[in-house]
Amino acid sequence: MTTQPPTIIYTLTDEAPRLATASFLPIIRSFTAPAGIRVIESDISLAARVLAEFPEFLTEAQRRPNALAELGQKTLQADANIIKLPNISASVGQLIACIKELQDKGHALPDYPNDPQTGEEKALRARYAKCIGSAVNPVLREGNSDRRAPKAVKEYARKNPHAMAEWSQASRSHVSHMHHGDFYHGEKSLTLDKARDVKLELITHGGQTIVLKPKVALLDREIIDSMFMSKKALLDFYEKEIEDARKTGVMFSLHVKATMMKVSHPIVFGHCVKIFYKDAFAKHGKLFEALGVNVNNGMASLYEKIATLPQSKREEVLKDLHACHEHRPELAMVDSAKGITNFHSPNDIIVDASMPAMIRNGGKMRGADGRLKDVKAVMPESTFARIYQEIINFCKWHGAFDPATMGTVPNVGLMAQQAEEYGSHDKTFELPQDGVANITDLATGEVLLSQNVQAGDIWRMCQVKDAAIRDWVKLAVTRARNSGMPVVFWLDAYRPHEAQLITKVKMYLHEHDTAGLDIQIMSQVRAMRYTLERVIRGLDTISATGNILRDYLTDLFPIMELGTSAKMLSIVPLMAGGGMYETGAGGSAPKHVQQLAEENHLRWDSLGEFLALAVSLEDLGRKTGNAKAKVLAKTLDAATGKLLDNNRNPSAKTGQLDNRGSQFYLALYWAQELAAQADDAELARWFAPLARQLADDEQTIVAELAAVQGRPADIGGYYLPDPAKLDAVMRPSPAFNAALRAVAV
Ligand SMILES: NC(=O)C1=CN([C@@H]2O[C@H](COP(=O)(O)OP(=O)(O)OC[C@H]3O[C@@H](n4cnc5c(N)ncnc54)[C@H](OP(=O)(O)O)[C@@H]3O)[C@@H](O)[C@H]2O)C=CC1
Ligand SMILES: O=C(O)CCC(=O)C(=O)O
Ligand SMILES: [Mg+2]
Repeated sequence: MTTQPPTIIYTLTDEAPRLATASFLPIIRSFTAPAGIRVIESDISLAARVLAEFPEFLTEAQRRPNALAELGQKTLQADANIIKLPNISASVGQLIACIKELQDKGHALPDYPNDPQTGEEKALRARYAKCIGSAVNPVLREGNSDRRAPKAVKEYARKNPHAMAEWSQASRSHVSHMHHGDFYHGEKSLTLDKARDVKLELITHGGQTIVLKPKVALLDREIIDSMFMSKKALLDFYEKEIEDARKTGVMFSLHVKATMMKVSHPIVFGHCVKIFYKDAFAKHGKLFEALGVNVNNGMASLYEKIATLPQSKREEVLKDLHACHEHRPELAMVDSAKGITNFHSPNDIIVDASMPAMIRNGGKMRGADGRLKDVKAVMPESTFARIYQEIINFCKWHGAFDPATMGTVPNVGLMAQQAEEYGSHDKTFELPQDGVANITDLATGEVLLSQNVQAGDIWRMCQVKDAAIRDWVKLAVTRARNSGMPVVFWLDAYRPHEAQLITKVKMYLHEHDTAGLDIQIMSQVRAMRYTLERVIRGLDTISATGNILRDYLTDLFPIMELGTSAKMLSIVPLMAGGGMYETGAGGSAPKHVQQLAEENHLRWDSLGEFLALAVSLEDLGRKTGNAKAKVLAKTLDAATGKLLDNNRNPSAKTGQLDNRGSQFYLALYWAQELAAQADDAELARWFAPLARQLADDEQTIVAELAAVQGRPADIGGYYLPDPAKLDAVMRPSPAFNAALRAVAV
């Protein structure tokens, strides 16, 4: 039997993290090879996922394995050690752009069928749908989530507090959410008494049975929910809130998470656009339909489709769209310089990142004139919107948070085994008719959960497996014990799903020694208030939350505390025993790619990658008995600390140190730490020449890295960059490359 060397799998993703990887991976390999550690790649980028889906359209050489499925399998093995960088959760617009780029590069992929008619087109669209939205994370996250600001990072932020805009008590910014007819309002939930196979069906008032999903296999003790968003209530809500913003003179802004709730939120988004431009849709609705306009994909889709119209018709439509603005409120902008509004694309305003940005800005967003203004932040679903109103209330009363003194709020999030919304994509439906939506036991015909619904309502089923909840509770207790911090479970007893969760949390807490630990359960609004009262006193509090709040809070608090979620440590202890180490808690920062393309400056901060690599090495060392890995982990942590102390983070400004320069300093400090340590003499001897060389060449390397900036850079593509061009752009220092080559094993 041959034993594999200890292996770390490093994902290749998209946009800024993909660029950073082109430079960082060769550095990593130079450091891990002497310890006998293999670092292999797994390409789960959007382009690779699209190519893997359509082998029959490609030449042999163009075909890709289904790396995501393989990696998903790996997460179920005890020796998994995966470093996962953020990837694009694609909107339809991004997917179409990716297909176009691949086609232009000679891949004979079929076009995306926007308006599928034939069976063949419908099948193609269903295959493409697999690549849309949050298609990667639910597959890989076979464990719950442990996200926190490492001590060194928190201390750095305290010493170097980022700017926070002031909050005024007179701020008129607020959150608006539905008070009835939303998912919260009509939710029903139960815990299964045994394993069951169920189907999802709509019994129409005309007596017809429409089977929406023929079979879902459920495990014993699983929690299942049935909930719906009433279309009528949603439209009334939008009408009222748009009018309220106009009358009271605040900007209107819509915040959804169309990536993670990839079926429901584009619909929720599209309704808002149609209500806002109601008059234009009333007049041109038929034309839009004929053109195949789908505003669930944003106004971008509408503008693109009407571009094909004769000029006079196009101008008439545009005039009518503009006319709507006269009796509508001002819209918040995503990019005021380019005239891109909040309605441009559902993925442009992603709640987890967009709401913290607004709160950091003193509750303001930019208007069409580029100025910061108060805003009505509309999040239709009340379930989680209320936490934002609570933090806004708090800021109005107490003023902005002070990063120099505030406490920290780590998160333990429930997400394993496609928990809650993660597993809902194939169980979410826009209902075609009025009727009764049932979750029915296939064997007995028993109706487990039932809802009265109307045509256009969005109905969905969510589920959480018992083992995932048990693991989540264990993780929360472990984190409480290791950190000494109190834990608050953010659970609302009035929400049926969470009432079921509370029962299980209480039950599973008994499995642990909780003596001396402070563990409480509070509704979200109370939990937010309690946590904030502590935060401003410099006290730390772990939030243990469901999947959505895991996402929301792990951008919200890091952005307040550290200025960005890029500096988070984000660990997924896989339930099968392995580990996945995510980098940061944010996304793939598309703006950063644009800056690189125009000015050859990459402001992406790889701190998240540095932190993830250290825990990955530490874990590998512990599990494989590789003592060198542990030394690498310890010295990498020390190097990261030094990087922070010496302020070698990338700057946002072209001409200053960027991602590549920051990675150089990491390599320098890491080599120096390795050369100086006494735990492993072999490693010390190995890295001493590199430490010397990099220190000697520091000025040359920094100058070589700076010299390329200020001019456009060509990486040969956006979704599928050319590897040679990418390498040339991201590794432009001959001196640095030569030093790394000299230590190649
Ligand atoms: N884990 C994952 O796979 C995740 C993927 N995503 C996906 O990423 C894409 C973009 O999402 P979006 O909501 O715009 O969020 P991003 O986090 O990509 O962007 C928000 C802003 O955060 C800052 N930022 C985030 N990470 C870094 C970093 N490492 N270094 C420096 N700055 C950083 C940037 O601010 P500035 O521009 O001011 O420098 C950026 O513009 C989407 O496709 C989304 O679905 C989103 C979240 C997680
Ligand atoms: O899966 C996604 O689309 C994004 C996930 C995300 O934002 C997060 O995990 O913080
Ligand atoms: Mg997030």
